[in-house]
Formats: sequence, C-alpha cells, structure tokens
Amino acid sequence: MLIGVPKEIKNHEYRVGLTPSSVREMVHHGHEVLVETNAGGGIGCSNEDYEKAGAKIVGTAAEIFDRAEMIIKVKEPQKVEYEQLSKDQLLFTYLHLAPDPAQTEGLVKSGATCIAYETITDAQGGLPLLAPMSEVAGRMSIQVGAAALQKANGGRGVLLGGVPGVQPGKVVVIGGGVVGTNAARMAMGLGADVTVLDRSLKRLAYLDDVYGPRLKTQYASVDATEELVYEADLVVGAVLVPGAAAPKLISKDQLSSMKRGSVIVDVAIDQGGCFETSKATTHQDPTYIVDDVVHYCVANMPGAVARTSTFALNHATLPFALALANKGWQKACADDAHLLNGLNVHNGRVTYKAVADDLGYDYLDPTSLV
Ligand SMILES: NC(=O)C1=CN([C@@H]2O[C@H](COP(=O)(O)OP(=O)(O)OC[C@H]3O[C@@H](n4cnc5c(N)ncnc54)[C@H](O)[C@@H]3O)[C@@H](O)[C@H]2O)C=CC1
Ligand SMILES: CC(=O)C(=O)O
Ligand SMILES: [Mg+2]
Repeated sequence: MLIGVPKEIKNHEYRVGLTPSSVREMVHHGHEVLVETNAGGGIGCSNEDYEKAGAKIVGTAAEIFDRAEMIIKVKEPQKVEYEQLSKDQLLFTYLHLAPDPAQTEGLVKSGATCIAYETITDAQGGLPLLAPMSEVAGRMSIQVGAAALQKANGGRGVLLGGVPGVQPGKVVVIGGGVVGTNAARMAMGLGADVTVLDRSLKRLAYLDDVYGPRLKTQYASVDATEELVYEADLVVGAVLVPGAAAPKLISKDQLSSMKRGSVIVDVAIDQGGCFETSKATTHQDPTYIVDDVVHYCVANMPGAVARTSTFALNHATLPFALALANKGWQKACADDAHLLNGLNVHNGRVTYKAVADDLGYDYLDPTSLV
C-alpha cells in the first residue's frame, strides 16, 4: 500500500504520524511510505532519518493527499486537509468528531474512509490508542495547572505541595480513567491533597486499591462534585463517554462559586469539555479567565511534549496501521471488531453511533460494511 505522512499543521503541533522506526516496519512489510519534508523536525527526526528507514521525502502535503492510499496523521484533519481527501482514501488519525460538526461534514463530503484512533477498543474495555496520549495529558495537567496557580498567571498563589506549616493545595480530578489516574499520580507526587471523582465504582475501587489512603476517592454525584469543586485550588476535567460529546458537569452559575484564582484544566476539551465555560485554546494562548477562574483548555496537550508523545503513540498505533496496510481496511476491520469500532465515517456515511446521535446524522452500522 502507498502510505502518506503529512506534517501536522495544528497550532504548535509537532507530533508526527509515523516515527522512522514505524516507517521501517511498514517498508519491511512491503509498503511504500511518503513523508512530507521536515515532518519529524519537531521530534528531532530528520529527513535523512526517514530516508534511512526507507521513506521517500516529498515536498508538499498536497502530493501526499493526491497520491497516498492511506494517510496517517496525529491530529484531526484541519479544513485545508479534509478538503484534499477523496473517496477511496483511508484516513487513520484522531478525529474527535462529536464536538466538531464542520470537520464531520467535511469528512462525510470527502467520501473517504476515516478510522479514529480514539474509538478503537480493546478486550478489557479500554481505548488503547487514546491511552498513551491520555497518560501524557494527565501527567501534564498537573504541571500546567501548577503553573497557572501562580499569581503572575492569574492564579491564587498556591503551591500544590504546600510547605511545613502551610497546607498543600487541593486538587480535584473529575473522571478517574487514564487521564485522571495519571493526573492524580502526579499531584500526589507533588504532595497535594488529591480527590478523584468517578461514576464507576469499579474504577474507584481500583484506585483505592492501588493508591491506598494517600488518594481520596468520591462517587461523582452532582452534590459531591459541586462541593469538592467549590473547595478546590485545581480541578482537572477528565471524563469521557467514548466518542460522545463530554457531559457538562459544572455550569457557568456554579463556576461563580469557585475560589477566586482557582484553576480548571479541562483535558476533556477535545470532546467539547466538561465545564460549561470551556472553549478550546491553543499552546500559543492556552489560558483565559472567567469569573476569576483560570481555564486551561488546550485540545492537543501532548503536542507540547511531541517527542515523548510521538514514540508513545506509535507503539499503540503501529499494529493497527500495519493490519490496515497489510489487509486493506475492510478485511482488517472484519478480522478485528476492536478496529472496526474505530470506523467513524465511510463513503459519505457516519458509522459511529454517538457521533451520529450528537450531530444529527443517520447512523450506518459498520458491521454492514465488512
Ligand atoms: N486535551 C488533550 O490534549 C487530550 C485529551 N484527552 C481526553 O481526555 C478525556 C479522558 O480520557 P481518558 O482518561 O483516556 O478516558 P477514560 O475512558 O480512561 O476515563 C474516563 C472516565 O470518566 C468517567 N466518567 C464518565 N462520565 C462521568 C461523569 N459524569 N462523572 C464522573 N466520571 C465520569 C468514566 O467512568 C471513566 O473512568 C477524553 O475526552 C480524551 O479524549 C486525552 C488525551 C489528550
Ligand atoms: C487525544 C488527543 O486529542 C491528542 O493527543 O491530541
Ligand atoms: Mg485532542
């Protein structure tokens, strides 16, 4: 198969769809790989590194969109990218369609087959291609939150770890999945007072088991969520209903009862965010303030640590990318129901139920396609 890897164009996005090592695996399996010039510059991988791995370097993204049978990216395609997609092309990347009607319409119009990393499942009920970036974003959420708590950044001037004789900061994590667990771990590491809320008792039991009394867990009732958020210095939004728009858990009204200078890091912003006042920001201008509460809502947090993130992401995506290249998407999805769960759009139809429901499209059951 002819595979294409364009350079990412989202604001401060330096990750790349394939590392040189992944290119080598593709070439080893008999595939041809086109990589846009300097696509790996931001992770310290040169054109020469890619050529050594067997890739052909091309000068423009247009050539890749024109020629490649499968396009492998990291971020959801931007307008100029989805406008270049065509029928019979396969797109393999993060999509996050539910909160993004314009992109969804663009992909539907393109006729392309679009498989989203974030809805591919595993036998344990996890999301194995979302997990590595959730680990990164969860860990980052505490470092960006700690910085935002500094006075010069609009925060209330609280050091998360406290010092002898002064209480630590209060960190509340809503959603105890992969992002939430990694956030809690980092916050505990800094010495903060940490509580994780979740609606899954199984998840809370797991966290209690692993971290013991060092971590407080709380069932995420409306009451408990409100009470803890009002007391918090830093709140991390980390909920997910796979593929669907994030539930809004804190309203604008409730926000006004939070402490002045407290901080929200809404990691769930790529699914629309779980605070009513959240809107996506960029690494260039990551925060804004509403009612004296600092909001950090960057939808591609792992792009900031692109080298770590790209290698972690490729470890998870490569087996699926290889299956798609080796067998073609139809056979690969027929052989693997978990990969089929990644199919979001095909030939002008929406094939993921939560996306169809959230955006008002007719749903086409993907099992009818394989
Ligand atoms: N902004 C960014 O750069 C990044 C964002 N993300 C996003 O972070 C979010 C979380 O991802 P993961 O941790 O991997 O998901 P996950 O599926 O591992 O965890 C989500 C947790 O939320 C819980 N939950 C669902 N509804 C809830 C509710 N109403 N109240 C309390 N808990 C609730 C679930 O029980 C689950 O434990 C996703 O939207 C994901 O796309 C992930 C990576 C990077
Ligand atoms: C998951 C996601 O949105 C990201 O890594 O940017
Ligand atoms: Mg994102």
